[in-house]
Amino acid sequence: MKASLLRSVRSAVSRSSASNHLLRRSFGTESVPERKVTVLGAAGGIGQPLSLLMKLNPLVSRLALYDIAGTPGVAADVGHVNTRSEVTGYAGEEQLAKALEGSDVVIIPAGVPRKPGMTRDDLFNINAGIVKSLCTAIAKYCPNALVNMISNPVNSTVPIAAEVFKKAGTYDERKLFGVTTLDVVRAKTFYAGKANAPVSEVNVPVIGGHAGITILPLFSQATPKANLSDDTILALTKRTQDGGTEVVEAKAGKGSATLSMAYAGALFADACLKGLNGVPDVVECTFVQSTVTELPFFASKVKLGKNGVEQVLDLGTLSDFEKEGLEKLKPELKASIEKGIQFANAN
Ligand SMILES: NC(=O)c1ccc[n+]([C@@H]2O[C@H](COP(=O)([O-])OP(=O)(O)OC[C@H]3O[C@@H](n4cnc5c(N)ncnc54)[C@H](O)[C@@H]3O)[C@@H](O)[C@H]2O)c1
Ligand SMILES: O=C(O)C[C@H](O)C(=O)O
Repeated sequence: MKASLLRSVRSAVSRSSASNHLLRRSFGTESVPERKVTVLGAAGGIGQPLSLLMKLNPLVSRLALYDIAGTPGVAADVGHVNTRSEVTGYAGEEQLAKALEGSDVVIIPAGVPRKPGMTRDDLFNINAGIVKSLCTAIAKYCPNALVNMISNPVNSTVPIAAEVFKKAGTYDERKLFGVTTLDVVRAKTFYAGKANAPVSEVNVPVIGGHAGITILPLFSQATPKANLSDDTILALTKRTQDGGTEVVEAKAGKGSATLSMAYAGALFADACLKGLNGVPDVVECTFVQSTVTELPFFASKVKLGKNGVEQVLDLGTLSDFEKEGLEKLKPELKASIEKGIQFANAN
């Protein structure tokens, strides 16, 4: 390993130990909350780096890694990292119950990724069934867990999950999230470049859904403020909407975003854990049951708390360009939501 890479890994681990220490100080030595996190699809392109990042998170005490195959190896590997959580690998459907029992947060990156030329909706036929069966098990074995849905098409898989939970009598709209954090991560990165701002200080809300034009970054609300031309805003918006396709094409048939998604998934799960632990003012953009528009699910800023969603925040003031984008995205998002609901009820 190159010396510089080694240094940054060591520094991440030592930061993790330091935050363990801070955590004990802030919660008291005896009372660091025990939190179990389960990753479903843990042996995949997202699942593996996401499992590693969750292993680095000091808020996790038990990390359960589940996939249809390959998880014993991933769990043995990740389990050697000297951080707080105990890691267990589970492979095959007969071990799914154990992976889920007692879980506080379940992260789902299980399913097939896109290849060049495909839309996220082209994944529906395979991924809808995978999500449905995993959510049926969640309803049975950890009905109170917060569910972080990564599997695409998120605009449909979240409504599928909601219907499965409703049928099982376990649905709590505060506990189901479509993970749209990667759109925010991208919008921040691209905006920082154009605004010449330090990326660590940049904030950009992204609303709507997670596919093409349903992804609507609100650069008019971005901070720090920058005086960008309409053409630049248009280009930034398009690049954010097409960010997934940019990666799919660059990977040329070898899948879609995995590393940036693992990062984004780890950020969102961390926010959920902080909310559960009572940390105040945790706000992230995420695709949830919503009344901020006439659509039943919508991504916007959401305040996270001890029971999941504490408050879905309103959209704030939109520019004319964003208002137009919002109206344009609604029919596509509505159709994707309805497709998910119909699938869950017909199968
Ligand atoms: N929400 C987002 O922003 C976002 C970003 C990137 C990718 N994705 C989506 O995430 C999903 C996974 O992408 P990937 O690159 O990790 O794919 P991948 O093929 O590398 O990994 C998927 C994993 O899921 C596992 N799997 C399949 N069926 C399963 C089941 N029934 N139970 C448990 N595990 C199962 C596979 O064995 C595999 O290990 C795709 O649908 C992709 O489109 C979403
Ligand atoms: O683009 C994809 O298919 C994967 C993911 O949704 C992404 O935004 O990178």
